[in-house]
Amino acid sequence: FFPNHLKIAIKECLISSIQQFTFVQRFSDRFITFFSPYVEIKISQYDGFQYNHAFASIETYLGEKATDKAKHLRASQVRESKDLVLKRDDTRTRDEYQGVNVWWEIETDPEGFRTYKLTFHRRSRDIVTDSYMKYIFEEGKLIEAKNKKMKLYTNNPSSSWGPNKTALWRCIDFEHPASFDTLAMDSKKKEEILNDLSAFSNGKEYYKKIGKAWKRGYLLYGPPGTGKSTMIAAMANLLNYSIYDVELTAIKDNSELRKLLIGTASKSIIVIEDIDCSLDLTGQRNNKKESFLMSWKKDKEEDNDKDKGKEENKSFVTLSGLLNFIDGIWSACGQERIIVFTTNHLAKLDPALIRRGRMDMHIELSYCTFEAFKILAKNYLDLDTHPLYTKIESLLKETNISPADVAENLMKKKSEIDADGSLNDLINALERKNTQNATVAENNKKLGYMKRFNPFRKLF
Ligand SMILES: Nc1ncnc2c1ncn2[C@@H]1O[C@H](COP(=O)(O)OP(=O)(O)OP(=O)(O)O)[C@@H](O)[C@H]1O
Ligand SMILES: [Mg+2]
Repeated sequence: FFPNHLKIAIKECLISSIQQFTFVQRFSDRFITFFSPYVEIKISQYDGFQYNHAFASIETYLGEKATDKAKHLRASQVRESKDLVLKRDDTRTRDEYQGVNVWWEIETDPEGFRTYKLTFHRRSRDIVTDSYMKYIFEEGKLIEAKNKKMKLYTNNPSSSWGPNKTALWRCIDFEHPASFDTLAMDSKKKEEILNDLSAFSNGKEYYKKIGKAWKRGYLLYGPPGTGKSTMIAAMANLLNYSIYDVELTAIKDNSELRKLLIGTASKSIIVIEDIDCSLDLTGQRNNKKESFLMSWKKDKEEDNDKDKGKEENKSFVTLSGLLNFIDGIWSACGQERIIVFTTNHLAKLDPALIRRGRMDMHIELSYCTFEAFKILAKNYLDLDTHPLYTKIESLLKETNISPADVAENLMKKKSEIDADGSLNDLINALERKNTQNATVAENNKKLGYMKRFNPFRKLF
């Protein structure tokens, strides 16, 4: 419709007007900023990749102190607490300090990281930068120390991270009664662990001197119900550290694992439970077999769709990603961190994962010994000794029973503690287990014999 040269002229005209508009807008922004009587200070959640503690102090201060000034409050009741907890639910809050008005605003960037923006009048610049900021940080720290509660964090599925969505970690208050006193295990081993933990937590100068990042890895292994998870809780209670319980299967790849690591605070225990079953850490896909089996099914198309879905949700965290997580360069950001792995099958783990230096201490939690039983009996029945102890001691020597099973038998079933009844329950359980084990051993023996003397065994 238009001749070509006219089209080009219109296009150029449009481009130049857009450029002029951008220029004018940029100029007007600067003009407004230059003449604006207000000053802005921004404090972001992360300084580079390091968590910004000033941000945390501001958040605590605004959360606690400024609730009376906020218009929108969110009320919640924390377990074990009679009072309602009020929190700010505004993105913008006014605060007043020595007659000066300031405004706090929170912004979230597309990555999901937050920044506090503080706005105040130019004439109050000195008072704000010299004393108000200092006041906020100190108040924030005081409130934090007063309310210091251990937290239990777990990672949100990475598909839900992002702006206006969830953060990397979600947390609840950590209230677990476990302690090393009530943990039933060999007393020598317990003391060794306690010494190791206290040396670690007081080792700031030592780690600096030897040029090592201030972190330590523990590998807890043993059969189910022997106290691995309980020991982690006891460690957190002893050191007053928060726990980050990492769910590896909810993490898409190594870079997301790194993001999570950077998002953890100091003075914390990072836990990966059942490391042998969490992931196929070879990082290799093994879909051929799956699709072959699928082809036997009738409604092929539907299954293929399902398979695609599975593929999208699959985690590609690899062994090398996990090794980097433990002792790569990134693991040194932040301080005073403990990494704990737990497993039921030590032999299944890749030796690279658990070599000394990565997992500094290997702790075996084994079946209940007589010494461990005595601790449990003291906890549950308040007993130091009892005539049935000799029988229990000899039964425990020949029976593999987990402390969890022993504890189950000692637990109060009536309104008052009945030591005799509980101990007899335990003896019955031990004897039952003994006969079961004997039958299993007998059957295995028979099976072995049959295998050895089976004339057809070479055919298979
Ligand atoms: N060594 C122990 N001392 C005291 N209590 C124990 C001990 N082991 C187990 N228990 C009791 O048994 C319960 C289960 O133990 P826990 O969850 O710690 O076992 P686990 O080793 O983590 O098992 P899993 O391998 O199945 O995760 C705990 O609630 C605790 O009360
Ligand atoms: Mg456990």
